[in-house]
Amino acid sequence: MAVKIQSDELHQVLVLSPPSVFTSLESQFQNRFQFLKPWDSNLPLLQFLISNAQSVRACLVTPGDGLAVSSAILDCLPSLKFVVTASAGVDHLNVAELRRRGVAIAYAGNLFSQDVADMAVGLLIDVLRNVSAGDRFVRQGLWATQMDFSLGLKLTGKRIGIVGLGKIGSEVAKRLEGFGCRISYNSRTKKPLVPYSHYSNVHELATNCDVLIICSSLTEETRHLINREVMVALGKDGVIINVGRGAIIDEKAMIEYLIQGEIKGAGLDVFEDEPEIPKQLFNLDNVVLSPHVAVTTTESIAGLIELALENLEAFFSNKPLVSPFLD
Ligand SMILES: O=CC(=O)O
Repeated sequence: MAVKIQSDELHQVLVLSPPSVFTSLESQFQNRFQFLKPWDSNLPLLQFLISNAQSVRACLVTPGDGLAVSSAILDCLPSLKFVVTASAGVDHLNVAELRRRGVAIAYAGNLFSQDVADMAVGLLIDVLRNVSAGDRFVRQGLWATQMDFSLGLKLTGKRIGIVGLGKIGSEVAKRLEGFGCRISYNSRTKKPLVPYSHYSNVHELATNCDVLIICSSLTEETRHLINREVMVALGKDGVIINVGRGAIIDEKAMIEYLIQGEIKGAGLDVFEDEPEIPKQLFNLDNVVLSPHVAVTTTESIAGLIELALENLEAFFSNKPLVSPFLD
C-alpha cells in the first residue's frame, strides 16, 4: 500500500546509524522526508547533533552498528519525539530512557517472523544434515579421494525445544510440526491455547530435547540463559540454533563445548560481539555461521521501508503509529 503524502512539507529525519538499509533505499523517502546524515560531516557525532539536529523530531536507527541510542545522544536532541528502528529487537535502544523523555518507538513488529523462522529451520537442517560441510567437501575436491564424509542426523521425530514462543518461535514450531518433530517450549508462563509441552525452566527443556532453538529477545533475564548447565543437559547429540541474539548464549562456553564434543553442533545467525566472530568457530565443521541475515529478504526489506514510511507519516500527522513498540 502506498503511503499518502499528507502535506507538501519535507520533514527532516535524522538517520542516526551509519549507511544502512534506510540510506541504501533513500530514494523511497525523498519527496516525503529529508535525511540528516551525521556521517557525511567531518564533525564528531555529538558535535554534529548539537550544531544540526536541535529541531529534529524523528530519527531512524538500525541495530548492530554498535551505536546504542544513549543518554549522551539524546541530550543533543532536545526536540526528538520519535525513533523508528529497522528491527524487531530493541535491545540496542535504551527503552526506559526514551520512555522517560516521552519519545515514541516504532519497530518492525512481526514483519520478519516468517523469514526468521525459515532461517531457523534452514540452519537446523544444515547442521543436522551437514549441508554446508558437504558443500565444502565437494568444492575442496575431497569427494573423489575420500569416502569418510560424516553421517548426518535425521530431522523427523527430533524433540525440539523452542526458547521464547512469541511470533517467531510459533512460526518455527508450525514449520517443524510439518517435519514430524515433537515441540516443547520455554517461556515464563504457559500459553493456554498452545498444544506443545511447556517448561518454565530452560534446563528442564534442554533435558527433554535434542535441539534448542533460541527465538527470544535479549533482556537482562535472557542474557546467558543458555549456560554450561543447560548445554550439559542438552547433551552430546544436542544441537543449538540461535536466531535471537548472540548474548542469550554463553558463547565462550558454547565454543568450548562444541570443540570438546559436549554438544553436537550449532547454527548461528547472531553472535555476542557481532560482527566480530570468535575465530575458533571458523575451524568447526559442526557449526553453520550466518551474518545476522535471518530477517533480511528482498520482500522483508521492501516491507520494512513501507512500514517506516507509514510510521513516519503517522507521526508527523499526529495519527496512531502503525507498529508502535509497547512493552
Ligand atoms: O535481528 C533483527 C531484528 O531484531 O530485527
